[in-house]
Amino acid sequence: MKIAVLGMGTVGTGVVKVLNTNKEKIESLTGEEIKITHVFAKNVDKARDVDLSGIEITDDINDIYNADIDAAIEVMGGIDHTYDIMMELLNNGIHIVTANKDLLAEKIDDLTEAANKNNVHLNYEAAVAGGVPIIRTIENSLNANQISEVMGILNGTTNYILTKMTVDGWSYEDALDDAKAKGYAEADPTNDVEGIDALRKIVLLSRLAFNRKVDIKDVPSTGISNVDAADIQIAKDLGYIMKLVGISKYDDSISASVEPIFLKADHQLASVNYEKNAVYVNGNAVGETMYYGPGAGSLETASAVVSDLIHVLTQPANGNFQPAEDAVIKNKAVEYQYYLRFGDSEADVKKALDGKVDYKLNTAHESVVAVTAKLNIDQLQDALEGLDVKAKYPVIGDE
Ligand SMILES: NC(=O)C1=CN([C@@H]2O[C@H](COP(=O)(O)OP(=O)(O)OC[C@H]3O[C@@H](n4cnc5c(N)ncnc54)[C@H](OP(=O)(O)O)[C@@H]3O)[C@@H](O)[C@H]2O)C=CC1
Ligand SMILES: N[C@@H](CC=O)C(=O)O
Repeated sequence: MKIAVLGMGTVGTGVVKVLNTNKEKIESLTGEEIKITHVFAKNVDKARDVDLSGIEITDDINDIYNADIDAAIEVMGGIDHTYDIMMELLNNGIHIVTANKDLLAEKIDDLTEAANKNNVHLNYEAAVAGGVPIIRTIENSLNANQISEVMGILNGTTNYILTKMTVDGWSYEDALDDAKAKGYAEADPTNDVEGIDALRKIVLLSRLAFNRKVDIKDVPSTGISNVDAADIQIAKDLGYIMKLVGISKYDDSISASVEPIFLKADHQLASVNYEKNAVYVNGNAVGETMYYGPGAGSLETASAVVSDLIHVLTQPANGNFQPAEDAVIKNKAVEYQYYLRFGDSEADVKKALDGKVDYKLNTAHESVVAVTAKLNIDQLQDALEGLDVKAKYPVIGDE
């Protein structure tokens, strides 16, 4: 099989390394040689971390369109321009393997329609949780279940930052710089730290798990850029660990969100550290299941990309998953306990909350802190009226 690799950065170089290192194993599975004939990149003269001799490196996409290839691996990122490229390739009967959750979260239904029309694969295992095999697990291995919940730590960069701050006492800025240097963060890490990357992943997981087309604009997300180190420390003192968590539940409608959450320290997700990701899936036959592994990184992500390529060679392209119905997203009724940190005095907090909500007060820290009983968002807003709330996070795993 002849392939083009679009993008030769962290993931692209990992793909070349995996294909070279595991060549014999891969050929024994596929029964044929996988040959990279073309690489598409921005800067054709850039020194790369891998040997690309014998491969045509081009910055002209027409060279890819005119190439005699069977499949393209898209690991360049980007949305609009990359969408046009993928559509052109799919419509030319080229299989696509992609790690591009930014594009998929917006356009997966259009791309799938084009792939199915042209009877080619559109595979994207690497787009959610990097090296963790979760896409085909939900799509195939759990397809006998009605899935009621998907929940996970879905971004390696933010989990790396929060772990460095919680466990190693690093500053936010130092931890982010380190995540960038290690290749976990996106070229522009804004989407990582603002929760957008995790949002895109929970959208893709919800679509698969609940068999619904999910509009990303319907799912709220909050990142970690405004997290105060004081709350991470108080969380530890109270027996919680702060994690950026994507949650999606199905019960007639879908409730879904991404936000920093205080997890009880013995919660399964609380011990998922550094760049590792984990996804919890609850199905009505299998019950609770959990998938853990590297959420980012060169070889780690390439593991999923190359697996998708092997899938192209060993499985028929007989229809990529396409949900029939649109999702209805409703978050109003969701109830959580809440951690609250106030700028007010103990007396003022008590005056406002007493009689309205059940809560436990903690005055051992510089600020007054409370953990409430379960509340929905309207009840919470009502209880907090007039108070100076410095921090507010859902709490999971307390009951
Ligand atoms: N890094 C990770 O751990 C993970 C990344 N992903 C996804 O994989 C994709 C690639 O990520 P990553 O490898 O980290 O990104 P990098 O920034 O390391 O690499 C991007 C590559 O794409 C090329 N490229 C970018 N824009 C263009 C363009 N307009 N035209 C031609 N070439 C272009 C760049 O060329 P040049 O080198 O010449 O500048 C570079 O080689 C992204 O979609 C990302 O979200 C998914 C899971 C994990
Ligand atoms: N920037 C992403 C890379 C993988 O999707 C992350 O940090 O998880």
